[in-house]
Order: sequence, then structure tokens, then C-alpha cells
Amino acid sequence: MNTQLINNQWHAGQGPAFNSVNPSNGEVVWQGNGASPEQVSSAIEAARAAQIQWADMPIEQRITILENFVAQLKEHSEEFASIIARETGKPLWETRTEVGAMTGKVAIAIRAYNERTGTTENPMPGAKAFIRHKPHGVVAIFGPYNFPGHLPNGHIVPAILAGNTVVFKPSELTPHVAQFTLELWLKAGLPAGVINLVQGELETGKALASHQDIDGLFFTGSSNTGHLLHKQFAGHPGKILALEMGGNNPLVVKDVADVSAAVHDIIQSGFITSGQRCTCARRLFIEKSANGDAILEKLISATKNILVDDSFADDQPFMGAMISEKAALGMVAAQADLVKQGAEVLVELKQLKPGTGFVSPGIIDVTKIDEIADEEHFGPLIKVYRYTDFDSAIAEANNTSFGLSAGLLADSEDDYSHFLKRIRAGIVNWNRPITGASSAAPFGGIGASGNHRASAYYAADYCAYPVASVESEKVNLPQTLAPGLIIE
Ligand SMILES: NC(=O)c1ccc[n+]([C@@H]2O[C@H](COP(=O)([O-])OP(=O)(O)OC[C@H]3O[C@@H](n4cnc5c(N)ncnc54)[C@H](O)[C@@H]3O)[C@@H](O)[C@H]2O)c1
Ligand SMILES: O=CCC[C@H](NC(=O)CCC(=O)O)C(=O)O
Repeated sequence: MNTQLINNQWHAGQGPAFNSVNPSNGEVVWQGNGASPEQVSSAIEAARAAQIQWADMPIEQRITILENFVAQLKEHSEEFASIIARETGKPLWETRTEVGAMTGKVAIAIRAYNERTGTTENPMPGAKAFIRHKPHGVVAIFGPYNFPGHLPNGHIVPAILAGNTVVFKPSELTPHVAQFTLELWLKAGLPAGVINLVQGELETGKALASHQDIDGLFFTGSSNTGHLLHKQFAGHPGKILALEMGGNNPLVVKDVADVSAAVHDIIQSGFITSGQRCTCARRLFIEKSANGDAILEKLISATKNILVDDSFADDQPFMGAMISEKAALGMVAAQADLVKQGAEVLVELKQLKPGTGFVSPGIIDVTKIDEIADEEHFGPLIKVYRYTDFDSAIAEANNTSFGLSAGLLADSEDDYSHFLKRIRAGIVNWNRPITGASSAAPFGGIGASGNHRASAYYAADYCAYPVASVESEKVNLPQTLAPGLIIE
């Protein structure tokens, strides 16, 4: 099977064989061979050869190709949503929204390109001052499995809009989504070499990330991998590295009259995408009060009622399967480990069917654990902390090396202003779920969640570098020369 796109030609991979599996039923949905290191080099060479011509192309022509891609996404939206659902286990309603987010990205990226990195001209005596932006050159883009279409697209679209060319390495768990994405780009009229696709497992990723001839790397994925890449890029200040990583995100609840609304926002925060969103609430702080008890009680009963089922079920579930049986069993093990440390299970997270990624959502009270590891459990498990004092809850919410998303559910605006001042995260919401971030806003975290290169609306910033120019049509001898200068 031809799996690698180099210079707009599909090639069979010359590296090890791998496949992807539908986590709802174990069916193999894609199989092929990964790219060899030589193929990774060829992809980078193709991107290099295409870059100057692509950057020199008038921006209107680049935009036309991006708009053609949007038209392709719209024309093939149902097919694409089904491919994402089959490969990730996410419900079809949700993968339709993923394709919608990809479609919307282009207009937002064009606006961001103009507003954040366009050209500005300022008059000055006898000259003009310009601020312009130039592409970095060839960039490597790495994507995660949880949004295999939308998140790589969030790097690819602004990167090529700015005039970069790309070598894209998708998650090895979602190669079919990547292949289909590139097929749509080809139908959109993408010139050869502008986006190249290298598929494969760890070795392909390493060959690309460590290649000397890339000018930058845009990564969305786990904090562990991001930290490895950060070390690898140490000593290369000339290369741009944008890291979008995970979180151990807190959601604090305090005095909410509408208990059902609070429960809704907690479920949307903790369990959407089977807990496989970087912004998902992992730690839920609930006051030890009658209101806190009422919220927790309703949360427990609503969680037990959450429908978990196949992506294509007629009665669409809220949650589909996790990405793999391995991921599902990892969550079961994480829960068992917390129990060993003294946690109390309020709703048990269980694997629902052997051989699949189906798990039921879980809630576990960890208040009695003194020293709990600061780690991201990337699945549908909410850890509850009961608190008596708002400031201590905020302090504990901040007691993490991560800093991606955080939220407060509370009726009092004063409580929110206090929370907003004290909490440390790149996304801070009030009385809204902490998932579902907008592409029209900056998206990124602090601490172990990123390296201060916010994505989404601010992706334009890491896709180009600024050039300041002072320009005059002729050289002019100033009327007054600097002291000590004599030019006759
Ligand atoms: N902040 C964000 O925007 C964001 C968005 C989505 C997911 N995430 C995070 O991503 C994680 C889930 O995604 P994942 O498991 O696919 O991430 P991952 O880090 O395992 O993989 C991401 C990509 O990096 C590649 N890779 C892995 N190890 C590598 C190495 N040593 N060298 C080079 N490449 C390597 C993978 O093949 C894949 O393409 C979660 O931690 C989640 O929080 C973050
Ligand atoms: O899993 C991580 C991303 C989750 C998602 N965030 C976005 O889609 C950010 C917007 C963008 O990148 O365009 C979420 O918050 O649910």
C-alpha cells in the first residue's frame, strides 16, 4: 500500500509494517509500512525544493488553494467524519464537529495571518518603516491521535499560509485520517512538495525530529514526548519549536444554585471524547457543604447514566471507545493504583468489553491521599478533592507542573475575579466547560503544558518571523551630520 506522500507522489513505506485498528471492534482499518529514514530525508528535500516558489506565490493564490481544501472538506465531510470515527472510536456526532473545526480553521487562520503577521507601514521623516513577516522554511508537524484531523490542521494551515512547506508525521494510531487529509489537499490543487506525509511509528518520528535540515517543529502531543523534543532542540536557537502538550486540569466548584447545570459542565469538562482531550478536567474541587454534596450526588447519578457505545450507533452515545484497549486498561490500572493509595471509588471506571477501548466513566475521591502524583490520566476518570476553604482549593489547583486549562463554577462574580487573579493556566473559564476551546482565541498552556507558543489564533506567530525595515527610495545625505563627520 502506498502510504507516504513525497513531492505529491504516493510511495510504499520502506520501514517497518504497522496498522491501525478500530478500537470499538478490533477491525484493522489501515495497514502499511512506515517511512524509512531515507524517505524522511526525501520528504524534507521535496519540501525544501518547493519552499521558495511556494513562498513567492502571491498570497491570494495560496489562499485559493486553502479555500479549495475547505471545499473538499465540505464535499467529503460525511466520509471524513466516518473515517475519523472508525479509526479513533469517537462517536459520529463528535467527528462531524471535528471536520467542521477543520473547515472553519482556514478563515480564522487568514484573519490571524493578516492581524498578527501582516505588513504594517509607518511614516517617518524621509523614509518609511515596515514590519513584515517571513516564513521559517521547512517545518515538521507532529499530531496526536485524539483529534487526528483538527489538531495537525491547526499547524498545517497557518504554516503553509505563511509560506512554509511541511513534512507531516501523524500519530501512528491514526494513519488513515492523515492519508485522507492529504488526498483532499491533492484534490485542492496543492503544488508538489508543499505538504509531504511521512507515516510510521517511533523511528519515523525520531528521524524527522532529529533531522538537521528542518527549520522548525510544531508538535501537539504528550508532555513526555514534548519534553524529549525540547531537550533535542537545546543548542539550536535558530530553529522554532512550538509545543502543545497535556495538562492536569483543575475545575473548582463553589456555591452554584443550578445543580444540574453544574453537573452538565463537569461532565462536558471531564468525560467528552472519553476524557481524551488535553483540556479535560482531571481534578474536581468540590466544597464540603450541602451544595457540594448535592452537586456530587447528582454528578454520580448522571455519570452512571452516560451512554457509551459504538461510533455509529443509531442512538448516538456521549462517549465512544478510547483509542485502544491498551489505553482503556491503562485507565483501569491508574484507578486501581489510586485506590491502593487510599482513594475511594465513587463510580467505577470499568472496561466494558474485552478486546476494545470501551470504558465506563469513573469518579474517584482522592481527598485522603496526601501526596498524589502530578500526572495526566488521559481518559474518563475525574479525581474529586473535597475542600473547606476556597483559597486552599485554588492553591491545590495550582499545585501542578502543568497549566493548560482551569475553570470555576460559581454564582459569585467576586469569587471568579479572585480565581482569575490567582489561577495559573492558559485557558481559564467561568461557568462554562473547560473543554471546547475556540480556534479564534489563543490556545496553549504554561509550565509543562507548552513552551509559550500558543496555537489556534496565535499559531500565526510561530509560523513566521518578523522583519523590521526602514526604507527610502534614494540615499539622502542628512542636512546635519553627526559630530566629527566631514563629508565633502
Ligand atoms: N495542548 C494541546 O493542544 C494538545 C492537544 C491534543 C492532545 N494533547 C496531548 O497529547 C497527548 C495524546 O496524544 P498522543 O498520545 O498521540 O501523544 P504522543 O506524544 O504519544 O504522540 C504525538 C506525536 O509524536 C510522535 N512521537 C512520539 N514519540 C516521539 C519521539 N520520541 N520523537 C519524535 N516523535 C515522537 C508520535 O508518533 C505522534 O505523531 C495527551 O497528553 C494530550 O494531552 C495536547
Ligand atoms: O485535546 C486537545 C484539544 C482540545 C480542544 N481544543 C481546541 O480545539 C483548541 C482550538 C484549536 O486548536 O483550534 C478543546 O479544548 O476541546
